[in-house]
Amino acid sequence: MRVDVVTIFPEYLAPLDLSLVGKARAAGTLDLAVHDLRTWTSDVHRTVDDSPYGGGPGMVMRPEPWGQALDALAGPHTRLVVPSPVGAPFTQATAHALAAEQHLIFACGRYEGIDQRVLDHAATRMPVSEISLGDYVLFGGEVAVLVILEAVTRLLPGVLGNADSLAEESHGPAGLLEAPVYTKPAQWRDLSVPDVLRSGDHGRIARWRRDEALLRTARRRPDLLAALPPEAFDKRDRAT
Ligand SMILES: COC(=O)c1cc2cc(CO)sc2[nH]1
Repeated sequence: MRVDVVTIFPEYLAPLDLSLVGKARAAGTLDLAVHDLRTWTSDVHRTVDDSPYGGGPGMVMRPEPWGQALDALAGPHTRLVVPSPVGAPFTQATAHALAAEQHLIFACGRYEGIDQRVLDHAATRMPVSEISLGDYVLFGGEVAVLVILEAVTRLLPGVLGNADSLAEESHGPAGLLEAPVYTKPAQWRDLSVPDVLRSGDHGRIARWRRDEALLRTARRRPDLLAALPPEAFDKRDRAT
């Protein structure tokens, strides 16, 4: 997958060189480039913002640099992703959909946002997704891009050492929160590990984990339960 990120703060995206995303880039699974929007300015001050039509506080990002950036970077299989407080909620399903794309361009807004005509014009030549991480405000889109890119990259083939972890994780295929996890020592302070997990009985362990996942989801995220198919509550053993 090819990813281009356009921002006026390229250094904000430096964490993408670390850890899994860094490994994915090194493995060639993810071909990532970060661009400074000012590359596409032509005035001596490299201006990217101006005062808002209609008045109001702050500044708006000018359309010309964005238009030239997208002219330079977009191709026949590009989806434009714009993190935004007015976007559609980002979910694991969104992450899977983005992971299936050939080419993503992330546009990082700053100030009061990007001139709307940038998105409207882009939509005439490529799919555009405005994505919100939640109902809160950030200074810009860069942090949201780090979150979205991590969620997408870990779904790319070969990135996760053990693909099984995708099956049982929260918001995974089962649609549940994952069960609690434990490791050595068996006794820690006055707390012990549930006996079933040390029983070696894999059928019992799988049932315990599914039951714990259901209980946890019911207690913390009953909204997720409503979306589950009836078989999710089936007490019979699964072919695990
Ligand atoms: C000028 O501000 C932005 O471009 C901006 C992008 C995003 C994404 C958020 C989380 O959904 S809050 C926010 N603000």
